[in-house]
Amino acid sequence: MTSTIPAHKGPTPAIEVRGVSKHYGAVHAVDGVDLRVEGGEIFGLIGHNGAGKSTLFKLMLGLTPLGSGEILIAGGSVRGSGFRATRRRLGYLPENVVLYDNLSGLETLRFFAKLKGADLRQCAPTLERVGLAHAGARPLREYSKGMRQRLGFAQALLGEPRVLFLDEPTNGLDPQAIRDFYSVLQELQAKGVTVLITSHILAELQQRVDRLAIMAAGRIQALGTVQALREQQQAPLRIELHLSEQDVGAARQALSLLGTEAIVCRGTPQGLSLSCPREAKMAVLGLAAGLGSRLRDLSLHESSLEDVFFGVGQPANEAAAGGR
Ligand SMILES: Nc1ncnc2c1ncn2[C@@H]1O[C@H](COP(=O)(O)OP(=O)(O)OP(=O)(O)O)[C@@H](O)[C@H]1O
Repeated sequence: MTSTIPAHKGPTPAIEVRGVSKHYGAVHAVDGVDLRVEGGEIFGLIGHNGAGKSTLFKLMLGLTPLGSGEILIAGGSVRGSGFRATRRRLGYLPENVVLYDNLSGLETLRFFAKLKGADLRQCAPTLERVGLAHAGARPLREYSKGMRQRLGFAQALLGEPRVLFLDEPTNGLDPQAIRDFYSVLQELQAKGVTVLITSHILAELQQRVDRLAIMAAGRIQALGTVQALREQQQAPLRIELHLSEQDVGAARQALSLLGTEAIVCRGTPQGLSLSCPREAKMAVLGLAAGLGSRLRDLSLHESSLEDVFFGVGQPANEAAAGGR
């Protein structure tokens, strides 16, 4: 079967979401979302519990009927009659994948392959790809949480999907398994596969997504690369100055002469830690250069995705995100 989904960035995006809403009674699970994901992107979707991430995934997969708006996958509507064929080339790992304890790992993959119309010969290599070749004959009741999660990922890989939807795929995975998981994603990306991924582990996504969207209360609150989001948020930089104890006072004084109250300065065992607005960066670096050999070392740190996430202004809880 030939893919209907383009492998690389082109005029037709892998996914296009136009003005989509889905309400459950008073709960606006998804509320006027517009989004475009290009072919071959690894795209992160983050947000608090109940923000609407899983609902948006299900709408994109055609598993939940749209309330309003339109979603196109490879240019074809999820409402269209041709979407059944497109869905065969989509992979989905739900947040809670349902598995049958009495089946073995290999039997489970065969079951999913049949459902999807995928080649059964893919099952054994796919098990190997997720590091479960050794456990293929064991019943799932003997699988650990991480093994079940790997198996869930394996079923999403069946049928050589061109777009993968992974809802909290690294839940329960150990650090090595998380690394292995992302290296599989990179291999897929190199082949032009588009990946959408949700996770609450923001440090993990930070280095691994091309772009991401922050959702809250069913809406996209911010969208872009991690660096673009930092800039949009005007997230401060952290600058560490390593100084001897007797030079800390002089450095503090020099900093106060910059006349930027927004620079927050804190003593550390190594010297000083500054929280510095982006626009003051060059002035601080100039000042640091002026300290000459008194400055033993300097390091500059961008704010984390977690800082950016909290900067976007999240509702305190699901209740805040729900009915309006
Ligand atoms: N079938 C449903 N019926 C009623 N309400 C629903 C249904 N599915 C989702 N919701 C509600 O829609 C909102 C968004 O839920 P969703 O599962 O999309 O959030 P999420 O961002 O994936 O959350 P989490 O991070 O906890 O997985 C929540 O308020 C949820 O209770």
